Amino acid sequence: MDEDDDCPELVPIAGNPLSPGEQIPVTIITGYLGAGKTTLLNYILTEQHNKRIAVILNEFGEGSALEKSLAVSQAGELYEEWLELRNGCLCCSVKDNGLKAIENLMQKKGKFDYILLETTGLADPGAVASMFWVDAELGSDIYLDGIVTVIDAKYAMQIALADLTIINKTDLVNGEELNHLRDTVRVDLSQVLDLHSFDNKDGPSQPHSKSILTVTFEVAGSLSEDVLNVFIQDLLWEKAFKNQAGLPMIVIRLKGIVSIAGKAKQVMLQGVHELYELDETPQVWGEEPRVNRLVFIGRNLDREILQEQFILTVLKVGDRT
Ligand SMILES: Nc1nc2c(ncn2[C@@H]2O[C@H](COP(=O)(O)OP(=O)(O)OP(=O)(O)O)[C@@H](O)[C@H]2O)c(=O)[nH]1
Ligand SMILES: [Zn+2]
Repeated sequence: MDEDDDCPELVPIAGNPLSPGEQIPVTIITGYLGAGKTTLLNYILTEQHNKRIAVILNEFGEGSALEKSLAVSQAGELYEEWLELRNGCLCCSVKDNGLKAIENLMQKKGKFDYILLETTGLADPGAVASMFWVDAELGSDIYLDGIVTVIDAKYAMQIALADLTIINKTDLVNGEELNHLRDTVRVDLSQVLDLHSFDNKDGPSQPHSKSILTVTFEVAGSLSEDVLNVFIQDLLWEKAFKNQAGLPMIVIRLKGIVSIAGKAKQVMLQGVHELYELDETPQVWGEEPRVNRLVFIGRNLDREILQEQFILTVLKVGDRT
């Protein structure tokens, strides 16, 4: 038809371009630290049986290899393929790294029907979404299906740009608090329209990123569960640990794999603000010496001091046995 002359023609890209019907949808899952993004991902992965889903995680901080391995053991063998977007600071650098990861994924695209991209809890979803506009070549193989934002009902901190908002952890708040949050979310969603977030390649600025630090370390040995609880409660509840400037360490997010003395299986530590849980994983410790691996995200964190305190915890078990 003649009207079609006005439309720009699709130019075939090098390699094996997919036909339109083969475009792979991408859903971006956003939400603040510990809101429940990975929980949602795992739910989708276990519920979906007809689609082969690829998952891309963007973990925050330098210790990305460590966080990656934590996420792998958390998810078990659910992930068919593992790709990591390096460098946590999504707002400034995800575009390149994000494209690279997705391009790598595209080389194996026959294996996937769907891509889920979990952004780091500190990421700006506008910056991630904008890469679907700026890279025309990429846009021909995959398309942005939607942005889903998970909100922690107890610690709602960030209402991000979202096509769909999921209020999570409603079990942790009462009806009144939930209604208040619902009203807040409604108001904020009306305010995020027409922000033109995708116009700016760098995305909107990210005020939180600078003051929030990630600390990771590994310590060999096994812990008494009681002493570990004391360490965690001193840290999260009592704010008993201070950095060199004398400021109390504030932990927003805590993840770890720990070895509890006498337990054959690895234990997963998950913390969000002052809430934390210790759960046995299906993973059995092997022959090699047991190592506790921890990730802390928060303010005023000092790696050496935290590690020292943790080692004291480990040694207390050694004293007893
Ligand atoms: N009580 C309660 N806890 C939840 C719920 N959903 C998730 N959690 C817990 O919240 C913690 C964080 O969950 P994740 O899914 O790892 O959160 P995330 O957003 O992926 O975290 P980051 O990637 O570190 O930002 C875990 O301890 C979960 O078990 C919920 O509906 N209720
Ligand atoms: Zn996560």
